[in-house]
Amino acid sequence: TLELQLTPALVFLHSTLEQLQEKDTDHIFTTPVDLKEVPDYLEFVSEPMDFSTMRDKLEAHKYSSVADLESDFNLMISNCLRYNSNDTVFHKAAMQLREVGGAILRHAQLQALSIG
Ligand SMILES: CCOC(=O)c1ccc2c(c1)NC(=O)[C@@H](C)N2
Repeated sequence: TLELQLTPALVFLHSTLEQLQEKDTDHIFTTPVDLKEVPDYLEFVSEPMDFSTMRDKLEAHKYSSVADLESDFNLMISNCLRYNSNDTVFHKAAMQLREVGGAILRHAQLQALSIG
């Protein structure tokens, strides 16, 4: 099997990603937006992002810091705020997740500094 090389840094980033995904209680960010269901999505969003893609990137060692994780998280949120109008469940969920996720990321950043 492909053993995921779990260094302490990867374990820490994985735990941070899990904490973020836990807050997506409606599971609207679990997988990529289905382009068959949302055919005009790429007219508004140039780089789609979702939690399953972030998980794959983490396991491919594409993230080396909390900041790397944070930029894909922010991309995912801003895509949602751009595509969905303000009065939608998606837009409101993204605003909420941005706030809660931001606190999780700030705490993770502080922890990363202190453990070196
Ligand atoms: C089965 C239909 O699913 C959707 O239309 C849909 C499903 C999930 C979505 C989404 C649309 N739009 C979004 O912006 C992101 C956040 N999530």
